[in-house]
Amino acid sequence: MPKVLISDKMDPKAAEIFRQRGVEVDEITGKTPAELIAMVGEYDGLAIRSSTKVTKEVLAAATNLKVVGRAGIGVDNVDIPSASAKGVVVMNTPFGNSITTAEHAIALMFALARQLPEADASTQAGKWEKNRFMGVELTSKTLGLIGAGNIGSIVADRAHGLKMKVVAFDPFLSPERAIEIGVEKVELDDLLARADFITLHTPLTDQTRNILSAENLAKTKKGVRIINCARGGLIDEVALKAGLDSGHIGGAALDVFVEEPAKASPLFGTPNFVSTPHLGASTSEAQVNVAIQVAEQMADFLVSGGVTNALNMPSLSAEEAPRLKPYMALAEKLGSLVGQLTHGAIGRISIHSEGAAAELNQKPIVSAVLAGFLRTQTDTVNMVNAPVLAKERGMEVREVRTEREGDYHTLLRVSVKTDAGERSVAGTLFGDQAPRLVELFGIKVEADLAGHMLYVVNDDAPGFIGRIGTTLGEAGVNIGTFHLGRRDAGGEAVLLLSVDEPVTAELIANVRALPGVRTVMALRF
Ligand SMILES: NC(=O)c1ccc[n+]([C@@H]2O[C@H](COP(=O)([O-])OP(=O)(O)OC[C@H]3O[C@@H](n4cnc5c(N)ncnc54)[C@H](O)[C@@H]3O)[C@@H](O)[C@H]2O)c1
Ligand SMILES: O=C(O)CC[C@@H](O)C(=O)O
Repeated sequence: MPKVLISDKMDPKAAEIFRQRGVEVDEITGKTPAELIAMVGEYDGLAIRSSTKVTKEVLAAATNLKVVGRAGIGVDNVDIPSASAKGVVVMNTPFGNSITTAEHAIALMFALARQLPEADASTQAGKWEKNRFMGVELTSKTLGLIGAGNIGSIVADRAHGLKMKVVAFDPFLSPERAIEIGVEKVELDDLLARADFITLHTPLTDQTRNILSAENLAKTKKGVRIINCARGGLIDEVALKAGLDSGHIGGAALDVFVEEPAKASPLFGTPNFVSTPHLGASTSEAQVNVAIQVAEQMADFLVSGGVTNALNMPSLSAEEAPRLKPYMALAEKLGSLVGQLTHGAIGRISIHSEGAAAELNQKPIVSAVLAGFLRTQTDTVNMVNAPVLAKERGMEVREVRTEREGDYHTLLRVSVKTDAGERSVAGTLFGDQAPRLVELFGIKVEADLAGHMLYVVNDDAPGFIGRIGTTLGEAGVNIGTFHLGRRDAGGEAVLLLSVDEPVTAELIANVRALPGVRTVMALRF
């Protein structure tokens, strides 16, 4: 039974779902990095929010780990390249807390417009300072969105309801989508010059870090109010403090900080500054959503191989998984066969799907071919890291589909291009389930690729089959299956034998010594 550790505070629904789906679960929160490293080795899955840092060191200690599930959106607390290199799938729940976070941004916008936190503190202190708190209306004001993805577009929708004009800076926003969500797509400088309120909704990347730098803050309209419910690091906090102190910035509300937890900040106590402790996603609705979603996604993956919302692997629904499973087995075997039979650097690997295979999601099939191929070079490869490793090894990966059926109702062909030219192998599924090799380097052959095998290329001549049978019999090796193919009568022939024991170097030498043998190799599937 797979075992999952929930290492951050999560709605109890998550544990409930894991148990219902046959996954054992421990909920142990608040551990130090060293404590997590000491315990993580026994788990197949790690369910987290933002407190647990899944570092390279944690991943190195996580010897059984197959999946990290983030109940939320941002995965900047997970070292994704290290997870990919280790073959660990990283998933998030991209929509479960979007509405809640958008609402928090709107709430902070109101808090700034009407100085609600200060007014509340003053009133409860018995001051009744009616003249001190003069606010501004939101109606007709311009809201500048930096980032118009899931959350940004919900904020835009809510702002329209407040009769605001919305302009957006997002280099990846298409003109059609801008029209659909009712925003004017603008350049950053234009937004800075026009916005009365600015709200940030981008991830923290090399391009967005300090997007509101001292220089950019200086370009904003005097009195601008700024909200950040996305990630600390998008705003230069020192420059923000200076802008608030000088009065150029009329107000700022931060839910996120460069250093979290933010227990001290030069911004604390600054007039017109409002803060919340990374509460954007903290509503009961959002926490139930993300807990259910992360547990379902992780259980799907651990129990039935379904992949949803993975950041380092193609998606594969739990419904698709059973249909794709035999194809992935075939793809992996063909990749492995080509890998075992090909020596030297591979310039290109092509995966061609024909007939029924062409109708399927190709990404998992391609990953399985690459994993099978690369496993002959490294044993740390799997479906997650195979595309990364192939790229690192300079392999060009091509994907071709032909929906028309050929000789077989479904076929996968794997071709590799080396300095010696292009060679291919092809396989089908018998009864839509059982993988079978049907072509090997242009020779028709029909073989099951399983267990220990012996591959022989020889001259097609009478008596050869008897001689090889005797050689194996004398070595005490039992033959399981025997598959033959030949290019033409008297020409090159191929023999694929499955044997019950590992093929020894001595047996290979004995077979190689037989007359007419051109190549002999042990294969393992
Ligand atoms: N405060 C919280 O508790 C909380 C909760 C949920 C999400 N978040 C954070 O909010 C952010 C946005 O989440 P989302 O679901 O909307 O993500 P999303 O991926 O749907 O949207 C991000 C948008 O940013 C845009 N973008 C990327 N690079 C940009 C750049 N250089 N300049 C301008 N725009 C750029 C993208 O094109 C995309 O449209 C994420 O960082 C997420 O982690 C915070
Ligand atoms: O889990 C949380 O409370 C924060 C989540 C938020 O930062 C996210 O990116 O989804």
